[in-house]
Amino acid sequence: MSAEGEEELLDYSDSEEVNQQQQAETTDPTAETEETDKKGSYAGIHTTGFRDFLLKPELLRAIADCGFEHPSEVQQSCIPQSILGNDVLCQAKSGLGKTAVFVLSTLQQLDPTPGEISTVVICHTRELAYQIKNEYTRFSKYMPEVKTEVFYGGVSIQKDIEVLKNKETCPHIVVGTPGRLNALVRDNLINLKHVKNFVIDECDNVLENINMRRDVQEIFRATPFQKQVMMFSATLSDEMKPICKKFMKKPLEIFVDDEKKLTLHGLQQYYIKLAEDKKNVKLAELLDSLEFNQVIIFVKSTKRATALNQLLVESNFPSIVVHSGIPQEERIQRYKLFKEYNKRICVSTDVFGRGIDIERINLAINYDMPSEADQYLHRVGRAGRFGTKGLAVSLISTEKDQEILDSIQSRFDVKIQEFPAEGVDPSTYMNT
Ligand SMILES: Nc1ncnc2c1ncn2[C@@H]1O[C@H](COP(=O)(O)OP(=O)(O)OP(=O)(O)O)[C@@H](O)[C@H]1O
Repeated sequence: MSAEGEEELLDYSDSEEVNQQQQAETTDPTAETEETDKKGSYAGIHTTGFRDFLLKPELLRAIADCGFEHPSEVQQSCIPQSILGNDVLCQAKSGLGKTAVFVLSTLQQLDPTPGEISTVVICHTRELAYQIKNEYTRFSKYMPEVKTEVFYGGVSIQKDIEVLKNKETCPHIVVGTPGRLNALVRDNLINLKHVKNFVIDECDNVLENINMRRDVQEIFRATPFQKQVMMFSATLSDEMKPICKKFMKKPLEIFVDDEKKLTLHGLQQYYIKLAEDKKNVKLAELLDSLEFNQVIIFVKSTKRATALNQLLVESNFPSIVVHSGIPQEERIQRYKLFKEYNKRICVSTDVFGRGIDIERINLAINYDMPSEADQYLHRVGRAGRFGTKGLAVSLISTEKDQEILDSIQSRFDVKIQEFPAEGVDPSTYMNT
């Protein structure tokens, strides 16, 4: 592992703070049938069924309860290897089921022993950690002895300590953000000596940030040498791949070799050029004229998020706001409120820019453009989950915005059209 001393230290408290300022996925050669899933167009030409992975019956039942009919391409490519305990470094399009790869394969391998943590999953934001914990709960529904806990900063550590020190409550699976997990490691409050699987979701983001990487390294060092390491992201630059691989032994490598294949085809993408001071009027117009189930509106700072949300609420839009300045418990409450469809509009910084999976979001608006092309891909991937349809609209007001827009179009081979004066036919982006 590399020494970190000489690298520049960034200010870190989870993710947004930082972000502010397939070898094509291979299909299983043994596949037999040609199918399409009712949810979207993700499926490869040839697909196998979950049964072919020889998963535990408890898992197969939970998968059926979740309504998963066929494994997506990334699931077909990774699950057969990951359930055997092999290391995996996987890049696959947004929203096509990377989470289930590691959740299912770690649960498949789990032989729960009271008081022993077997799996550690690290991700970059607290809400994503919370979401992943819920995925474990969903898939371990028929494995009542399995315990999963989530640990993240911004809330009292005392509760975590109580849970961990009691053999009866100590989880087998730990999901968390790097800062809090490392705090527990540093003070010997968590025993990771029995860990068999070590997972990093959104790995490029986690390892790019020097403080998060340092935390991850400390956590990693507290685990046994012999273990499975798996890492996932929709974006994985050539610079990040070797950094990820330093944690791994001969991983199965699934990369989208051609960035152009990262574009979500069910997602229509448009831009609107306008002056900064016209953004509010335009946004209100879009929210009034476009049909949507739920919309996520991205802005570049917490201050702008608060101000924009206030404006929307004053104009009677059912809006909430999420950013790092909000107390953590409230942040999770708002995540739940939005996920459970109690609010239809969410104004967010990049804290919800990656990984967050809310099925009904079919409109993503970049009120402020992100500062880099990769982040655009993650943000707009919040709409059009799992091959469903969606719409993304970006407001372009500066030269820098235009540069980002140009780089997105050339790198990902996507034509982002000017938003049509007559609007967009809802039937082309609303899922029926
Ligand atoms: N085989 C499947 N059949 C049906 N739905 C699925 C299947 N696999 C995953 N899903 C659903 O697809 C959605 C997206 O999955 P997930 O959040 O794991 O995507 P992801 O690849 O991690 O995306 P991102 O890169 O944006 O984080 C989730 O709601 C998940 O429940």
